[in-house]
Amino acid sequence: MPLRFSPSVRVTIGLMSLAMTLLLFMDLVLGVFPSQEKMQLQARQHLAESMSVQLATMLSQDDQRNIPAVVNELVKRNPDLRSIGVRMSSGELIASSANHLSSWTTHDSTEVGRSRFIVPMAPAARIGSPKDSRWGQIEFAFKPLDDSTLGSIFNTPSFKLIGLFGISAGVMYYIYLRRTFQHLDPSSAVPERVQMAFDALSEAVLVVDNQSRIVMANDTFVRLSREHREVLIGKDPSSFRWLTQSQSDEHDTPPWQECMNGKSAVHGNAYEALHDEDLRRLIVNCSPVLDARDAVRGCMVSFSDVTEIEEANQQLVVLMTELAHSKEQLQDQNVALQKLASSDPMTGALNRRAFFPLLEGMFNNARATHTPMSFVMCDIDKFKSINDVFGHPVGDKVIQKFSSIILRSVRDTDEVCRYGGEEFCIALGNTDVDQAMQFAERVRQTVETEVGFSLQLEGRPFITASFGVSSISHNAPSAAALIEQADQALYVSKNSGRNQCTIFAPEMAKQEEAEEKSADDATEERRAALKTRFQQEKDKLEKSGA
Ligand SMILES: Nc1nc2c(ncn2[C@@H]2O[C@H](COP(=O)(O)OP(=O)(O)OP(=O)(O)O)[C@@H](O)[C@H]2O)c(=O)[nH]1
Repeated sequence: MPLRFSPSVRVTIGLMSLAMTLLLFMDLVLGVFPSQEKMQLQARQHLAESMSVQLATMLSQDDQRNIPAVVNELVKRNPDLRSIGVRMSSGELIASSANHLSSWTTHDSTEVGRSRFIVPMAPAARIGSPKDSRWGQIEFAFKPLDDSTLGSIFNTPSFKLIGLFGISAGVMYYIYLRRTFQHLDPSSAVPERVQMAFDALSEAVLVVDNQSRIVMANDTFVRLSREHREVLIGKDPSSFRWLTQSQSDEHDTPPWQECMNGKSAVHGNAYEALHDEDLRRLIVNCSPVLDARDAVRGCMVSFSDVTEIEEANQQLVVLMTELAHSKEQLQDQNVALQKLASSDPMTGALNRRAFFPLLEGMFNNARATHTPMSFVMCDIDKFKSINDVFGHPVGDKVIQKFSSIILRSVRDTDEVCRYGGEEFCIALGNTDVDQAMQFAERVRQTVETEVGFSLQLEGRPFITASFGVSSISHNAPSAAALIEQADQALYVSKNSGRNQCTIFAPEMAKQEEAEEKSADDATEERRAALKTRFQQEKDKLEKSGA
């Protein structure tokens, strides 16, 4: 995990570096700090001169015997000093420390005044003598000065001084900045209680300033971002690579900017937060933060995680689709069931129970709307003999063929019913009596030409049907009366030789009544005759008995 510093530490390091750079620059240009080398050279110079005075004094006092001992003692006591040699002007080395010859042999003129010092000698007694004004010289060999290792640099007083200054300044900067940043740090501008309240929210919440920089991020947003809170503060939410607008809902302007531009809330923008494989779907809502003068100070942005809800919605859509599909299947099955319950399984025509309510509805509607309506009753001629000659299975086929001819001849608005064994009836909506007659005649002809032929039997049987037609124009008071009228017309067709169509006429009703009456009268006559005969027989028996 990368090391993160607080803003106070970061600014402190910056200021410290700046101050130390400034000091180094001043030292370089103005020489503020004393040079250690210079001081060291001055010290060597003084040492060489004071020793020279001491040795010259000894020479002038002809105390030459003690000089080697003094020289060795001086070298021993000064660790910086390597050797001392006392050389006469003739070049003769009259006294020296133990190692002087080896350390003085190479003559490097650049080292004179640095690691080599030569102090001329002139005994006090002879000072001022022009001929022999110089006895010789005292040679001092010091350790080399050019010790420029890193350790020696760190060891210089100027470096130590700058370092000390830098550290103490840094400590002071840090203490000062921490106090100052408590007021200037945008994140600490949000009162602690407010921050705590935001942290308690399950929604991710940001507060941005009017430059779209984050000044507050609650705990949920910090978790969502997978960043440190300090890293988030001061950034524009649009700069986060992990936070993007949903492709389905892309806008040029981020919603918080749009909210601040319009000074009004912006709701429902779709965003996505993607970390590795983890994709969260978010809905962004923004509310502007206005000051007392109605100027925009910032914006409060909330991110609602709707990932689970969307997944549940998708599952719901799938379930709803399946449910709708099941409903459709159920409806189809219901229709099929209803059809089974309302139709005759052998022919597909309606059964009586389903047909009568429909007929009543059509009848009432026609009467109410003053539109025509007709009814046809039809029956296969001599059907009993078909059964007798060809057998019942062939009879069934004849019924099926007869019904299929009727069903394919009607319109969707018409209703066909298997009224009895080989008897069918048809309710024709919006059809007057002439049109109904044309319809019946058309079906009759088709039956005549197709049914017998369809049986594919030898000696092609001639199969026909008879038709009776009624219409509400004949003032039937009810649907049942309409059926009765068609039945009377059918009766006429049957009695008139079959294979024909007959329209109901009011006389048919009278004729039937008359027939019924004559039938009743005949019965009454027979009953009276029988009664008379019975009485006669009875009288006969009484007489013979008497
Ligand atoms: N094969 C078969 N026969 C049936 C069916 N339903 C009724 N029948 C027979 O149809 C015959 C009807 O005959 P009837 O109504 O007496 O009269 P018909 O022979 O058609 O003569 P008309 O109607 O006077 O021309 C009866 O013999 C019934 O047994 C059925 O579903 N299949």
